[in-house]
Amino acid sequence: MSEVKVNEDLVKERQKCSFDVEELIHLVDGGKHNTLERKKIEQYVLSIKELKDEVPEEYLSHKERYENSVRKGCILFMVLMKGILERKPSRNDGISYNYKIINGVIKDITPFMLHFGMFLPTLASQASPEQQQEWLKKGIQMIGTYAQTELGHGTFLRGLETTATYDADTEEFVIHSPKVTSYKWWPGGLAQTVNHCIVMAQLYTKGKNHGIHPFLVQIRDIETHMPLPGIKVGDIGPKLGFQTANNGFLGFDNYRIPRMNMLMKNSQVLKDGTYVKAKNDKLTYGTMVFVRVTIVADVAYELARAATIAVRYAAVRHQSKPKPNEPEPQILDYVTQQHKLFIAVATSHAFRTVGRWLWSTYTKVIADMRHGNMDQLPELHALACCLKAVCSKDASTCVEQCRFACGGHGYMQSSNLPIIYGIVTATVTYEGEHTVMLLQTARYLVKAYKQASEGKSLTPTVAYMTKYLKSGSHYWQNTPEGIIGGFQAVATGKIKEACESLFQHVKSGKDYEDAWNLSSVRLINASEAHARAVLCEMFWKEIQRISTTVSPSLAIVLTQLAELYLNYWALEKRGDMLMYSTITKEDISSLQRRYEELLALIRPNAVGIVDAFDIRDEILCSTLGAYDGRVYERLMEEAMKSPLNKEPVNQSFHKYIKPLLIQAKL
Ligand SMILES: CCCCCCCC/C=C\CCCCCCCCC/C=C/C(=O)SCCNC(=O)CCNC(=O)[C@H](O)C(C)(C)COP(=O)(O)OP(=O)(O)OC[C@H]1O[C@@H](n2cnc3c(N)ncnc32)[C@H](O)[C@@H]1OP(=O)(O)O
Ligand SMILES: Cc1cc2nc3c(=O)[nH]c(=O)nc-3n(C[C@H](O)[C@H](O)[C@H](O)COP(=O)(O)OP(=O)(O)OC[C@H]3O[C@@H](n4cnc5c(N)ncnc54)[C@H](O)[C@@H]3O)c2cc1C
Repeated sequence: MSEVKVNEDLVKERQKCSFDVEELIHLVDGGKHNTLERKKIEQYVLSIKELKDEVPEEYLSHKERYENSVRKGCILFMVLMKGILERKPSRNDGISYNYKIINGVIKDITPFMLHFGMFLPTLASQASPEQQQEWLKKGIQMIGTYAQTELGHGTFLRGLETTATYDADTEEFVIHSPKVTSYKWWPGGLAQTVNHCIVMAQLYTKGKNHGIHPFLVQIRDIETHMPLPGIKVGDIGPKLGFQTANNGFLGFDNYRIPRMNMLMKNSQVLKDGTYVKAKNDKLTYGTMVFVRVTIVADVAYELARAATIAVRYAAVRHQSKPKPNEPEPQILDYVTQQHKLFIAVATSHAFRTVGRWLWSTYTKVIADMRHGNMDQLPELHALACCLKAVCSKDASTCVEQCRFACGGHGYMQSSNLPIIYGIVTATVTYEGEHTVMLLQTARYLVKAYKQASEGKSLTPTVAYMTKYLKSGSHYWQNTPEGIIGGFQAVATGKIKEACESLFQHVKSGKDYEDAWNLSSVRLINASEAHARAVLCEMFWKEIQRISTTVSPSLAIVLTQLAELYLNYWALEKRGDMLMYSTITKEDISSLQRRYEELLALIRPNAVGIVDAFDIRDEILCSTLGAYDGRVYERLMEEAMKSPLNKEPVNQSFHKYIKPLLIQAKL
């Protein structure tokens, strides 16, 4: 086979890289061992011929596209079952390349995502040991999803309308959807893929409501896959993205399930209908905390895909002639382009790093909870909510920025940036809508503020408040530590103001809920500021720690990325810094200069840094971002796959245009 020629610009970019790309690859993967494991899996899965598409997904109809994604999902399922990949998809470090291989198999979202992402984790965390044993026996016979959201309610879970009424005579629950707004709406895979669901429903026993609880419900026959009597299920139709996720609706007409199908690890219903309450009623919401935690590292990965595409393209693309006697420069040499792209690269590193820290915090708290200690759950919940909210939104903005940075070609489906955007922007809404998540964190911050005001000690992630409430302001220094202090001072100041507004409204006679609503813009700003303080501190600290363990040349690059991230956000939030610290106009000018220096320092390594995300072409799925940089050839090759290019004249000419032309002549 003849070697594919790599674009000359990319060759030059790679030659000038000042650090060992392989070393950064291992760091990104979380160790050399993980890199080797990932590569083995990729090599195996991506060489399965049946997983390659003859026609690009986007030319298929809604139905064909779904069927193709099931076909490929099942091949991958078989591979996993055979144990060829040695272990099941896992999410150690909050991100696992084992399951990210799915991006190389299906461009959009697999209809099996909810099976692995929420159905199995809910069974693992909320079914009793006996139930787990029983259901594990059924194993692969059960393909499931997580059916919580309804047409009428997604955010307000206490408002869900599906009922599960216990009938002690038959020892069954009767699951019912009383009206159209009670229909489940959104669950991935629900429409045509799954035969089971975790259904969140209002539990009634002995005539009393006990709030929402999880139930394992079979909705289709295992053999025929026909919907079972009493079940109405279907597809909700096309969306902005997630076209192959098979999101569905589901209604129940007095549908009966055995008593033991209520997930009984936390609360139980005894045979006679007696309700046994859980130690903590928020345990029912546990799977959501788990997914929110994993979203931080997940969006880091999607952002790495987008940044790889856009940076490589920017190295290949030449445009404009600022100097008449010189060739058109690479667009990557425009500082505005670097400004658009390097923050995307740095953000991916920040979210991966903080995502790993959040994951280890999560696993520690869960381990404590297994021993009956729930003390840290509120702090974990508050942290997961604001980080999920800010990381999903920032990642969406960065992906969109990467698309803008690719000009017109970024708008092509074949660039894959529109699909990646569809995947990332969904995370802003699902698993807890952005504003709603910020408001959850705000509840925690208000409590923390009250505690601090009473001189009580605070939990670690909000402890900074004590210092800044005492000092009133932050003495600015143009150093990473100074910037982090600035973010903490901003967060403290905003929390204080939001609380004062809230308390003032209450004092003036408003209900707490109305006072909350009136102060809610300040509350979400406070919550966002808190998340930024956590992100900056944790990213910087971790990069400093890592820098002592890697080669000096890599330490320099990592430090530059982390410093760029801090400077970028300090400049973005300069107004806040002016309000809550002693920063001066001169300090801001100096920050700006340092930011521009950092862009210039990162520039020679830009391609090397995205190469170190080590995302194979089959996983990038992009005409613009492939390793060899054959951008124009690939754009043309992909365009030629358009079914419209298969014939010189389309039949619509004879049917419609020609008669129109004839009419026009008359
Ligand atoms: C084919 C082979 C392929 C192989 C490869 C595999 C491929 C795939 C594998 C893996 C993929 C992995 C990817 C997984 C991704 C999953 C995709 C998910 C798609 C989307 C799913 C969904 O969206 S599911 C639905 C999510 N829904 C929500 O998030 C709803 C949001 N609403 C809420 O959470 C709550 O209602 C809300 C928090 C808003 C309020 O609740 P409420 O009951 O009203 O409580 P409230 O009175 O306000 O608060 C009381 C008290 O409790 C605290 N609290 C609230 N929630 C929690 C919690 N979760 N934990 C702890 N505490 C909580 C709250 O703060 C209050 O505290 P106090 O202030 O009173 O102290
Ligand atoms: C791609 C995708 C996949 C999904 N997959 C699943 C799934 O597999 N399973 C599942 O069960 N669900 C799923 N969902 C549903 C998802 O979890 C909900 O859409 C999400 O939780 C938001 O709820 P909502 O749609 O009711 O929005 P709403 O709550 O109606 O939000 C609408 C607006 O109202 C605002 N708002 C609502 N309440 C408040 C408040 N208290 N204070 C201030 N503002 C408020 C919000 O900020 C938002 O701007 C999915 C959704 C999407 C988009």
